[in-house]
Amino acid sequence: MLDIKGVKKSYGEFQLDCSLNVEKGRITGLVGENGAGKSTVFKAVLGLISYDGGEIKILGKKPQELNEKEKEQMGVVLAEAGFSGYLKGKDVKAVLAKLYPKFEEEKFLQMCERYQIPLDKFLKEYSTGMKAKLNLIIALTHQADFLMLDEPTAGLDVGAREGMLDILRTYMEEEPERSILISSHISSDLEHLCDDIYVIHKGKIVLHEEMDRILEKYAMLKVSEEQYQALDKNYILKERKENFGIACLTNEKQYYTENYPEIVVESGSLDQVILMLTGGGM
Ligand SMILES: Nc1ncnc2c1ncn2[C@@H]1O[C@H](COP(=O)(O)OP(=O)(O)OP(=O)(O)O)[C@@H](O)[C@H]1O
Repeated sequence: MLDIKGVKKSYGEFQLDCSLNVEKGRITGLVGENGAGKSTVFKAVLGLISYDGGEIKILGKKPQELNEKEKEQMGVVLAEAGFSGYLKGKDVKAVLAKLYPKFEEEKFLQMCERYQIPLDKFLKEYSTGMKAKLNLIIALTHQADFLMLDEPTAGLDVGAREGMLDILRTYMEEEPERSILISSHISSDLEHLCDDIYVIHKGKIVLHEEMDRILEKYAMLKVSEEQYQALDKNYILKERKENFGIACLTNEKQYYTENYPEIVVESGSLDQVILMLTGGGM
């Protein structure tokens, strides 16, 4: 669906170098701290910024070679984009109907009602949550089969975030061929949604893994200095000094539970994995 190979972009000190793949039928998450480079990746894919090297292919073509019909297959939510605040919800509907030949007016109205989007209010009077939901509804109501969502849950409270993740799960269940690329700096949003995870840190992809594999195979080993010396470090990805001794991140939990029954092994959450990979090590 989307293939990004070694795409490079420099902004002074910041240097992006990103390879990433979104497969059909899967939800791919891009997670990283503020300023890690998530929006830069989205902007490069959408042709909103130039890049210094590498290659991007959408549906096997360079973005500039996509025809109108192919572009319509994409639904986009960008962190900084949106309609003018002086439009009302119902004006947005009219614009979308003109913009997208496949605009699904009935579905748009149903979703606005279900998610309490006031069509008679000016967008500048919408809450952050309302704006975020409207942006997602827009992306979902023109029969797109590939969604690119940059921080769609930004500024939402926990309830609203859950609601939005539910909308995305339903979207995927409706058609097996659909795909989503979604970014967030909140790993718990992606942990329960994505099939594939990419972690970006200071412009570089520091981890690509299937979400199930992270939950099944990644773990934190909590060892004393002595245990650490005796430990087989072949499957240790990163170590960090702690009060109790040393915390070690592994991607082969079973190997250590079987071979070192005396060691404390804590199942890894995505948050822990990210913290270990992007925080200071030993
Ligand atoms: N137009 C620009 N000019 C200069 N620097 C920029 C520009 N756009 C982005 N940057 C820098 O590039 C880096 C990555 O920014 P980017 O917006 O991609 O991060 P992000 O991961 O999306 O962060 P956030 O979660 O805060 O949205 C940052 O250091 C940012 O300051």
